[in-house]
Order: sequence, then C-alpha cells, then structure tokens
Amino acid sequence: MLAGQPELWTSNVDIERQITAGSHRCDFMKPAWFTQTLVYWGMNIISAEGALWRKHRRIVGPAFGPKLYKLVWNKTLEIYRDMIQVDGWKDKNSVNIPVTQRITSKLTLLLISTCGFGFPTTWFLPISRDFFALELTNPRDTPPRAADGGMPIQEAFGIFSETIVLAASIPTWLWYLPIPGLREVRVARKRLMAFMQEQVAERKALVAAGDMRADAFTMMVEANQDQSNKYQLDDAELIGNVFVLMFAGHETTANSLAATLAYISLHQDIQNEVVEQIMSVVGPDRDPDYDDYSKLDKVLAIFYEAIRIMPTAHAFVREATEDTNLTVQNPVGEEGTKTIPILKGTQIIIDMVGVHYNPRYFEDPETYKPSRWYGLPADSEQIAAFGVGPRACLGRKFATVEATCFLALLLRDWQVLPLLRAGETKEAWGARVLTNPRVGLTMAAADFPIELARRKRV
Ligand code: HEM
Repeated sequence: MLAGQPELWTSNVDIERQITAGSHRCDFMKPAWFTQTLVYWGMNIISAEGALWRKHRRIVGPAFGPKLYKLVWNKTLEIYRDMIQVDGWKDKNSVNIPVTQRITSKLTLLLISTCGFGFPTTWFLPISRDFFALELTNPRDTPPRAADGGMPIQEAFGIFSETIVLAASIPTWLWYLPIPGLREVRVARKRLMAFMQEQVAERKALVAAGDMRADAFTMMVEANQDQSNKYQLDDAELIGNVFVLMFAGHETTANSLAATLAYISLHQDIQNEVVEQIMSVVGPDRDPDYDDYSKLDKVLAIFYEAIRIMPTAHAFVREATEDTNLTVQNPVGEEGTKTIPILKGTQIIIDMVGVHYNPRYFEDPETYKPSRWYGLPADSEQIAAFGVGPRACLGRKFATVEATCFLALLLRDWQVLPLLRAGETKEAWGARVLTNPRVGLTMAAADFPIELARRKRV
C-alpha cells in the first residue's frame, strides 16, 4: 500500500458478526466518510456511533412494533387497491409496465411516508420528474403546486434523491457558481428543508396539544420537546432522522421488490407454487390480513431470495478503532480457526455480494432458489442482508411485511411475465435485466419492463 488506509474485503458472515457487534467493547465503528451523505440534514440513527447511537436507537426504535406492522399491512392493501383503480387495471386482462421500479418505488415511498410519519400521502407521490409526465394521468394524482409557486415538494425530493451521492462530494464553493444543474439541486434542498421545518412545527403543535400518534415522527418530536428527557433530540437530529428513515425505508425495499418481480417473471414454476400457498392461506376472495403474514413463508422466500441474489445493501464498512484481532474460520473442509491481527485504522468491508454467493453458506449460489428459505422464521439471522447484531436493520420487519402483503395481492391476481423485445428470448431478457445492476448508495437492477397477465380463476 502506498497511501490511504488499509482495506480488507470479506465475504464471511462471522467477520460481519465480529465487526458489527456495536457494543462499547467492540473495536470497530462506522467510519464518518461511509455515512457522510446521510448526515447532510443532521445526525441520525444510521450515522451515529457509540452513546450517541444508543440515544437515537432508544428514541426511534420503539416506533417499530406490532402496531406499526399492522398499519403497514393494512396500508399496503389500500395502496394496492388504489393502484389498480388509479392506473386503470381493473378491467384489463393484461398490463404492460414499462419501468417496474416506478411501481415499487411509489408503493414504498407512500408506505414510509404514511406509516412512518403520517405525512399527507398525495404530497409524496413518486419522486422522479419524468414519472409525473408518464404516469399521473388521473386528476387525483396531479402533484400539488406549491402555494407560493415554488418547486413542488415531490419534485424537490426527486432531485435530492437522484443527486445525493454527487452532492456529498461537491466542495462548498462550487454550489455558488452559476451552474443551472447545481442551482436546481440547491433550490430543491432549500425547499425540502423549509418543508421539513413546517412539518416539524405542525407536529410540535399537535404534540403540545396532547395529540400523540404512534408513528416514528411523533415519537421523535416528543423526544425533541421533552426538556426533562436525557435522551433529547435537537431539531437537526429530528430532521436528520426523518430523512434517513425516508431513504432507508423506501429505496432498499423498492429495489428488492423490483428484483423479486424480475426473478419470478423468469420462474413460472416458482410463481405457481407461491400462488398455491396464497390460495390455501388466504383463498380467492377475502383480503389477506396481518395474521396471514407468518403463514405466507413462500411469499417472503421469493423476496429474501431476490435480496440474496441482488443485495441492495451491497456493502457495509467498519473501521478498527484499536489494534485488534479477528478470528477467521479455516477454508471449507478444514477444521479450526486462525487469528488475523488488524491494525488501528484498517477498514473492513463486508461485501454482501460475496457473502451471498459464498458456497460456504449457499449451495448452488448462482441459482434463484426461494425454497432455501421455506419454513425459516421471518426474523432468522440466516439472512444476513439486513445486517446482524445490535446495528441490524431496524426496518427489516417493516420491509418484509409490506413485501409479503403486496406480493400476495399481486400474485393472486396477476401472472408476472418478462416484457420481451421483438425476437428476444426469456434468457436474453434475464441477461439484459439482471446482469447490469446500478451500483451507488444501494444496488438495483437497471430499469426494466414486465407484463402482468390476469390469472384465470378456476
Ligand atoms: C430490503 C430492505 C432493506 C434492507 C436490505 C436493509 C438493509 C440494512 C442493513 C444492511 C443495515 C445495516 C447497515 C450497517 O450496519 O452498516 C440497515 C440498517 C438500518 N435500516 Fe435497513 N434495510 C431495508 C429496509 C429498511 C426499512 C424499510 C427501514 C425503515 C423503515 C430501514 C431502516 C434502517 C435503519 C434505521 C437502520 C440503522 C439501524 C441502526 O444502526 O440502529 N431499513 N438496513
């Protein structure tokens, strides 16, 4: 190594466990650069470390409980119905979806906005600008113009989301040059900040009036207002947490749901098996309810397997805060472990693609095989994609509940097929769609189309 900090890449879950233990005895921490893009709005649960992280977790954590998950389930049902109605699918036998990610993104953003924050959902319709041009044909969906004629809030969110990584790497002085693209990003960020401050002021007034809702936002506002509470959040931390939950809560799940639809479109046999379970648990007519969640393990398995094969959280990083050691298993077939000395400052990168394709953990890792997860408890740590230990994903059940409900509803009504180009085979479609992922803050399949064909009820 000539310059910089030493880096070690690993595909080993035991090392993941050792470096993400997160207790005060752990010699590893998230390095500041890793979460820098997320601190823009304020310190937050994902970026904080040590005692500061414990404070954030203590405040945000309690919102993630059974009441929230039930709400997520019921809201998913409502949104699915709206989607069928608003997008005009009700009387169609076949629907072509040019960009699958637009549907999954819309679903997950609406869910985190309503269930996590109680925000008015029409304000948070999907976020990219071309989406509005392509899909918002129903007057109900017209994005609200800001009363002052300024940038609509969803548009601001879209610009912010698309430029989050780029913006973090720009030096401050560059923002002030008269470059139109940068000006737009600056305006979007100002607009979002003003919106968040407005929302915070409104929610503070509600909390002061005793209107205590059970969403994460209300809990955070309460912690911000309570002077006697030693775990107080200041205004920047409050807004910082709102933003990270919006991002962590929507993009990861949207990418994973889209990947699920891509993989099952190529595996009709798996779809049939899953639909059989949906029919036996829920039947053809009634709405699935939250009690069905734990019985729909095959539905959850198609989601888990898509995350395994295309892990949206593709890497996590920790830095050694002291000279320390890691214990590493010997290669497969050899007993025992060896100790590897790690110097203070070394970055350890858990490569989730490597973990998920590691034959030590998965037989035939290249194959999409949801049956490997059948019957597994929904919170099993065998799926390492949500992290392990105390810093594991707080929103895992939020994500799996929304995915299970949405997929159960969709697959009961529709057969998912790849939307092929003229002369294209299924195999060529699979290679085009699934072998060129976009890798940024998260990993995702590049935009791809599917066809939904209405299932015939027998
Ligand atoms: C498929 C969906 C998701 C995946 C694969 C995923 C993955 C992850 C991973 C790997 C971590 C740990 C990162 C690290 O240790 O460096 C994490 C943390 C986190 N995730 Fe998720 N996530 C998903 C969905 C969600 C959702 C829906 C929410 C919120 C509603 C959420 C909120 C969080 C939070 C708050 C943390 C930080 C926890 C802490 O440090 O205490 N995630 N996620």
